[in-house]
Amino acid sequence: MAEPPVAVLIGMPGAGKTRVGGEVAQMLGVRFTDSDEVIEQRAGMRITEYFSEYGEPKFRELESQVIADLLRTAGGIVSLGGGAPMTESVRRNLQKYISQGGKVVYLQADPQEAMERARRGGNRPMLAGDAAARWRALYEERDPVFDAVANVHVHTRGSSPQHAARKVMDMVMEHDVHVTGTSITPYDVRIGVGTSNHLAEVLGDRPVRIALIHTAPVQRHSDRARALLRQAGYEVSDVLIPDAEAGKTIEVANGIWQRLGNEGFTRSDAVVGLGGGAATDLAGFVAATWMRGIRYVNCPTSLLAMVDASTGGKTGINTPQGKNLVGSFYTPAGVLADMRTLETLPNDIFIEGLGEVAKSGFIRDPEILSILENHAQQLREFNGSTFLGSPLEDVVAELIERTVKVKAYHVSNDLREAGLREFLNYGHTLGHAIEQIEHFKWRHGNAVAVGCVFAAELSSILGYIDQDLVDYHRQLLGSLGLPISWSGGDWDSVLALMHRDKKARGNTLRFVVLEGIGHPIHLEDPPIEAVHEAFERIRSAH
Ligand SMILES: NC(=O)c1ccc[n+]([C@@H]2O[C@H](COP(=O)([O-])OP(=O)(O)OC[C@H]3O[C@@H](n4cnc5c(N)ncnc54)[C@H](O)[C@@H]3O)[C@@H](O)[C@H]2O)c1
Ligand SMILES: O=C(O)C(=O)C[C@@H](O)[C@H](O)[C@H](O)COP(=O)(O)O
Repeated sequence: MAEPPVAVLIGMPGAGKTRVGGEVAQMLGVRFTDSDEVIEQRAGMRITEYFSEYGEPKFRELESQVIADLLRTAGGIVSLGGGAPMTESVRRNLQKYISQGGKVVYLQADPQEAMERARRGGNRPMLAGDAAARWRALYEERDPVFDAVANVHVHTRGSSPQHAARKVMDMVMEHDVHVTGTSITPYDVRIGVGTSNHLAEVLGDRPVRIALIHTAPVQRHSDRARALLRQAGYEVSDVLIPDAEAGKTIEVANGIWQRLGNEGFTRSDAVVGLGGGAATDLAGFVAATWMRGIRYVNCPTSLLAMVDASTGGKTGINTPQGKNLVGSFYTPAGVLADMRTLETLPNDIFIEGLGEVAKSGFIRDPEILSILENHAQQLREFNGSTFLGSPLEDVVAELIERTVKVKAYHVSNDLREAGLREFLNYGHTLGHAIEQIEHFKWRHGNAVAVGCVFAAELSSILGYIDQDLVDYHRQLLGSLGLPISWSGGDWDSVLALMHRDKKARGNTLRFVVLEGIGHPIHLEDPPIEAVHEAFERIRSAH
């Protein structure tokens, strides 16, 4: 079937486009096309012959036509001749291809290695004469153009073709979600294997010092991040915080403020938050408050943090009175959801994350619910050590991307939660109360799952949805291994905590309920008997 390529490789002569492109195609099980070969087929002669017979302008014309066709129909992986992107019409077509979701990969080889390979390769009319000098001159001219044309940059210095191909494949398979909107400096959530390699690129060259805030269970991933940051020339302060909710306190934040002060962190320095949602919430809060706000990048390592906590700029800490009661809306410069970190994620914490994934399906994207239904058993059996490269990897990547898109939609349109964004709080009014009463022994996503059943019951009691949809909540969440009932606490304590929820106004309770899948609504001041009845219904599995 004629379709655009999965990716197009560009680069200097000798960069390894054909070799690496072929490897990538093989790994992905797709076709590989070398534009130079197609040109030779169409011309019926070797490129060197065409050059000497018709000259460069005619060759570039033919090349441009061939590439225009390949960008519409080639599918798979396409590699372009070294000089192709220097032609304006080729650049225009590559831009169009990118705007339609295409990936143009600039294969950035070590100049010395590429020059040697190009010299040995032959059939390169542009290198006629003193090949090394010609190559260097071409490099000066082409490198800035290639750099600007490509939307994916892969450095291959010292890499074997297989290793370079793996790098290209990871970057090509990356899913990016762009977050933008009024009062948001746009940023990307980059989802895939190896996305933490973008750390330095996202942090930029202004910061001198980076506070790398992380917890102990993700030490292996923070070690890697620290190495990447040091390689990029930053001074890294390693900030280990207490794990999970114990890290989201004013005492922990204060300890970090003191360190930042002692270590001379200025406004141009930055924070990297690496870990589960608790670590990224705390890191964002520190970044938001230090000198009234410095740059920060989140590297979520739990499913829940990838799909929800790391994106959207809700930063904060807990107080003895309730969850997330202190914080700010403060947007990250980027989010790098590196799926490689899921290798170490325990099964129960993965499943907890599915609570927020399902929530996003209920409020906006029914396809999420279908994917969860169709893969419930594999998801429930998630095992980090066998996850990468398994069929589940693609399923999870799609769930992350879809859930982040749901989040991005609400955040982009209502950063400060004036109304629309509150829909992301479906299931949270009771969920946060459960977490608090259980002293955070109940994990957030689990509490949200029960909270969603409660909100569905409330919707049904008030006549917004049928009991069938409530049953569907129980059946789907239960099939994923999430809890659907809670028998701790008592009604009075729960009611008091729900009054402290951030959606409440004055003495009035407010909830998010459903009118149907994908149709959340605000519920203001519902009859207290209905709320109590919904509460009673989640006390035992119905
Ligand atoms: N800011 C937001 O918009 C937002 C959204 C949703 C949730 N949250 C917050 O996020 C927190 C919940 O996040 P969570 O579920 O990630 O919990 P968490 O941060 O407590 O992490 C759960 C546990 O998993 C560990 N962990 C994380 N990644 C790991 C990995 N790759 N390998 C091994 N261990 C790993 C953590 O260290 C921790 O022990 C709550 O505080 C919640 O309020 C915030
Ligand atoms: O981003 C939002 O907005 C959300 O409500 C997302 C929730 O899933 C998340 O748990 C958030 O931390 C809850 O925020 P809160 O304002 O209710 O504390």
